[in-house]
Amino acid sequence: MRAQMENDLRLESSLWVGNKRYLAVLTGWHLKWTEADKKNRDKKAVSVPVAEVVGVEEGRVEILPHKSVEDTDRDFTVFYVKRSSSRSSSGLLWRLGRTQFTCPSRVLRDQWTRHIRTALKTHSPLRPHRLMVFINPFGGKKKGRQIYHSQVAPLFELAGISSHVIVTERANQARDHLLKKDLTGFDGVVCVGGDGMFSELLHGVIGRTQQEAGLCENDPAVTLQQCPLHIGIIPAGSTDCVCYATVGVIDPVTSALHIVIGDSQPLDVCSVHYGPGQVKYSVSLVGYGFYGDVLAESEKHRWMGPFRYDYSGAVVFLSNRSYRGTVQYLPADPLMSSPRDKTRCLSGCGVCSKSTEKLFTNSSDEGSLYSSYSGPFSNESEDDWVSVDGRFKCVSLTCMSSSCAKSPLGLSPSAHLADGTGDLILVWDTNPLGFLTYLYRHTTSQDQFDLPFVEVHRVKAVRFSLASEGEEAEDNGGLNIGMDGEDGGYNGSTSRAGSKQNLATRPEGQTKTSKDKTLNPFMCGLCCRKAPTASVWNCDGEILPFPKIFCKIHGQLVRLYARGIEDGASLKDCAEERLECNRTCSLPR
Ligand SMILES: Nc1ncnc2c1ncn2[C@@H]1O[C@H](COP(=O)(O)OP(=O)(O)OP(=O)(O)O)[C@@H](O)[C@H]1O
Repeated sequence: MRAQMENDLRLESSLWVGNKRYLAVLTGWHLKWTEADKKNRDKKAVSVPVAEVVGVEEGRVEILPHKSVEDTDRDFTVFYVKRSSSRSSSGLLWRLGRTQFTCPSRVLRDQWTRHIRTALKTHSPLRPHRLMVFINPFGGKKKGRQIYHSQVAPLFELAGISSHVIVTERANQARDHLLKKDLTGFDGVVCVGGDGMFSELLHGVIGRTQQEAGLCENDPAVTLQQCPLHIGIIPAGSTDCVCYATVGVIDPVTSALHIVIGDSQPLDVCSVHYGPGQVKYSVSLVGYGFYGDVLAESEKHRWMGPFRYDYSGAVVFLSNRSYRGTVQYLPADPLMSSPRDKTRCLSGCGVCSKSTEKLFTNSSDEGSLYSSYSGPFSNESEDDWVSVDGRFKCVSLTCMSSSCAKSPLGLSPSAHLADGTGDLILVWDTNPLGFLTYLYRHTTSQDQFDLPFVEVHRVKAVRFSLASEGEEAEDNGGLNIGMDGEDGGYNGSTSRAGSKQNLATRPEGQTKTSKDKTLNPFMCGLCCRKAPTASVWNCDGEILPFPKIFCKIHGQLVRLYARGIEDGASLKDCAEERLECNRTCSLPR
């Protein structure tokens, strides 16, 4: 069948590019052109996978920065994805490559354009035809509208995508629209904004899918239905963490090209159940303690713009708070991967594809991604849970590396986008210098988990509850002003208690009982107020004021128009435009 299609689409002829003659071949999967001059044949060869051809136009056409068309009889212009490295980030920038071909006759020109269009339809079936685009005019530097109209819309038009654009007038408009309005005929939804806008789309798309499937998303025992609508992100926010962690660069043109060619990246989502039967979804951070406090503090200083996060970070750091609570988690299969295995989830990641295989081949098996965990109220035995009691600077759960421009490797550098697990990071109470070291390591390539007061676990679910009032009071009574300690300030009297697994593996001397509690009053006196006993949860930038939560990871619940971070090391071949550059050009789809 594949060979038949190849034959049907195959086209080969001599074409001119500028004043040079080329031998051009379309094989269904690739469009290649090689300089006809024998001497240069190997040097001057370009191979573009059909999956990465953006469009073809009759005549001499230019799209970006401005559209211009010269309607000539024997010319056609091919637009395709071209890569270049980015100095500021880990991924590759995608640009619109463009080559103008001249044919010996109009008939041959029409044959070429027809064949290329047919190849696109046949070999790139996931390309969107109709998109709903939500622009937040107030996100980031307030340039959402300009970014969309000048950099994105021309690419959508070139690719024949019709888009229904909504410029939002209030928060949650995009989410409500997705939950209530008719979405028939749309292949995907796109946000032009930051992580907050992405979160609106995430909630809208997941909620709508569950509504239509008749499922109650507030019930933690329910296995949620995967969402058919793809989500695209055009970064125009302040941090754009989800875009950075899934594409590797913050660049509207790169993201638009991923959308145009219909890239598809599955993404795990964490449902956070809190309060009386409520649910929120997170992909990048569910954080208690430091990250919750920073968010709560930053909300008071919105007028500062993006700088509010740096300011609030400093204020919260100086207040040196920690919170007592109980964390329970359900460990993921340690044979699949580990948060400390120093791997990176790159495009075509083996761990994620193994999980996909598992998901689709034996979803009814006991050990499979979904069935192995179905909630706290069903098959899962309480014995499978690990329980940890103690005083924490922060408790964080993430479904991805959560890398961003400020932290290029992210909160958990080896986390995977689509393996059905999350990484739980516990930072125990420690002295300020120790905690500063932990925070600082996020901005470098040093291992932030290689600190005695930090532990990380790959998990499928997490529960958290506050310490009882009695325990908290006991804490406050046992105030201990120790600042010195091992490893750059780790205070050996930090409290840890109760983890059946962790206690087993922790070296002697670090295991503490609930009597060894510490409160570090460093700078607490700044405000001379009693330290609060509870923090709030930061759920992808939204405050959840309920300390008691239950989180469950849903493997591959949504799909993004992305393909994961491409390895910059493979760029060289492509930049040289050699025929053998298939490795980069034809990444698995
Ligand atoms: N028209 C609007 N007016 C006010 N708020 C809006 C509007 N449209 C969207 N919002 C809300 O603004 C919040 C922030 O938007 P967005 O995420 O786009 O930018 P950001 O906060 O600057 O970026 P980041 O989230 O990456 O830090 C979102 O939570 C969204 O709900």
